Amino acid sequence: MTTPIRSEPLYRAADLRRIEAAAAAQPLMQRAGEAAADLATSLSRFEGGAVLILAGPGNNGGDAFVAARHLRQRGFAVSVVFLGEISRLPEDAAAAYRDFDDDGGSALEAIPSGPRWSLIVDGLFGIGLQRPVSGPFAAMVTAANALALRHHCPLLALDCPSGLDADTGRRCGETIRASHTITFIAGKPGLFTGDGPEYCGSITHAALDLHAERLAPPSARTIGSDLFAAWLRPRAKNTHKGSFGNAGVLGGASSMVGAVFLAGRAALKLGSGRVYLGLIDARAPALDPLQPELMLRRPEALLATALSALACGPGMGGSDEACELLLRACALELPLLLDADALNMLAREARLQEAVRARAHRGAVTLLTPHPTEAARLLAGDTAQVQADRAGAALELASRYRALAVLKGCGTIVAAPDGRWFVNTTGHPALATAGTGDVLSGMIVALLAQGWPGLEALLAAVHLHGAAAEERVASGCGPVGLTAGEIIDSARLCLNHCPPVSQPLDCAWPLARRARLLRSAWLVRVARRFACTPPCSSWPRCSFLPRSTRPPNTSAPISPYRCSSGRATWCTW
Ligand SMILES: NC(=O)C1=CN([C@@H]2O[C@H](COP(=O)(O)OP(=O)(O)OC[C@H]3O[C@@H](n4cnc5c(N)ncnc54)[C@H](OP(=O)(O)O)[C@@H]3O)[C@@H](O)[C@H]2O)[C@@H](O)CC1
Ligand SMILES: Nc1ncnc2c1ncn2[C@@H]1O[C@H](COP(=O)(O)OP(=O)(O)O)[C@@H](O)[C@H]1O
Ligand SMILES: [K+]
Repeated sequence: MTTPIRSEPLYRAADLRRIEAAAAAQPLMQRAGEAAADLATSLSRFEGGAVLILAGPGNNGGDAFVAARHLRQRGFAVSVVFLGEISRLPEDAAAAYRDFDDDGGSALEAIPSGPRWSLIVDGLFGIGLQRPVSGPFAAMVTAANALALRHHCPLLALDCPSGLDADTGRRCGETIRASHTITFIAGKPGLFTGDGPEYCGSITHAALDLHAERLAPPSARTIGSDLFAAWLRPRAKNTHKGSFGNAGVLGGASSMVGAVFLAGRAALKLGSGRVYLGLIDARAPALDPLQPELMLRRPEALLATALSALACGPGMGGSDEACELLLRACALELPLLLDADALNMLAREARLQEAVRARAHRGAVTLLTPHPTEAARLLAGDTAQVQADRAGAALELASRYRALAVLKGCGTIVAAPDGRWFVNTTGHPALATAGTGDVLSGMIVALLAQGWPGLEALLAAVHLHGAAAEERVASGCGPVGLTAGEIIDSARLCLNHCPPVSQPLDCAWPLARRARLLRSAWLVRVARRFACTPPCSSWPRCSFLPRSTRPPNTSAPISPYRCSSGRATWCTW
């Protein structure tokens, strides 16, 4: 089980341009090309093999020329195909071409047919892609994809696969299907959502000796467990079931009762003290025989129960009765999650929309968890529009309904009404099966019931839900035929194995590393004190734990440390 621990900054192209301007004096293209050549060297199947490099008309092409020069110098048989006019290359790329040319390299106009490629490098377009890839560029992309398949060789994309919109993850015409992507300076959202994960392959980050966050605030972040680890508190000893909240799930119209059971079971196994289900179907069973801990009630009785958080929507149907129940649920002051049919009713009923917005005025937390088609209904658009800009759609939902919003699917987006947004990097297409969304709802409401704030509950549940699917697939259960119910136990496992306190902030690393070199335990403690978010009040008494206490779900070198307050920090250094 390897889940991303650290949240990473993501930058849209416009925000990256700010970094570019701030670091204009630094030889970034040289660094990018060299980093690409290093990765290319390790990927090439044969030392000194034939490498095909496609260079485009902008600075992505410049990176390609730098990489080509390095690879030639390392003895590879490099063929560079350049589409465009050398005289129109931007300044840095023109200089990169001249260096390549001076070094004896030459640019071709077409892909040579002879060699058996050991690696193909895509340097056609990066973050400057302006319009759909077409014409000769599209032909080049198609040829590169076909050659990589025919020659069974890796296809390395520079910065992002050409044809992929790095901001949104939307394909824009013919697109390079990379086996590997080396992305420069910082991650881009489009690599992790929509079509991005399919077209990027394995992603490597080359920071080019820059600390992006010191130069410009990120557009978004990936979800890492550090974003919610402060809420992963060890259970205090003197507690009881009442300490962990009462979660409610409302739904289960005729023939859709299973959705509520799935959500309820997930809520139970993610730690809710008690779980109550309100089933709309009058003939619904009075007991879940596989999970007798669940308490089944009529919907009216559920709404009269002292709940800590409520999820509405799984299998709820769209009847008048369901709509009235939803209105009553909106009047409750507890954290309210709307999913599935509750979202469809919200999309069509103005009264519900008013009721949801009124919740924000009262300070009551509302969470919406649509899949793209539900999001399209809520935004009165179509699914393709939502998928074309997933982050934009999630942010629009959050702002329009003044609620926390999750846009599900490959690279789930979590958006807050204040404009913050996050991209999930866990998950698996094995999740594309009925009921997995119900399980996610159950996980979220469980964390809400235990007192987690709305945003952290969403981030954790989305992250753990994806990690659970990965764990199931890794253990041989799927991808084909994984069922929603099978995710629940793995989600519980992932939650219980999550490191409990934030990872250190980047700014603390240099100090911590220096302190370790100086073998100064005191300085190490000071460094870690500032690495701890939020800082721990008892830091002077903090002491180290032996290395054997390394948490089981980490692969990086770990230096575990626990402070006397019981919180633990896991430092990878
Ligand atoms: N940010 C940094 O600090 C660093 C950036 N670096 C690198 O620079 C890359 C960004 O470079 P960039 O801005 O020059 O854009 P890029 O992706 O090469 O494309 C623009 C060119 O393509 C053209 N064009 C666009 N779409 C087209 C289409 N569909 N079909 C045909 N043509 C099309 C467009 O032409 P125009 O639209 O002007 O007609 C223009 O000529 C970045 O991804 C990274 O690799 C690194 O060196 C490290 C430091
Ligand atoms: N290809 C995929 N990659 C990653 N996650 C996926 C993929 N397909 C579906 N999921 C996840 O599975 C869940 C499906 O939810 P939903 O569509 O509401 O299902 P249901 O309504 O049947 O319960 C979401 O959490 C979604 O993010
Ligand atoms: K590229």
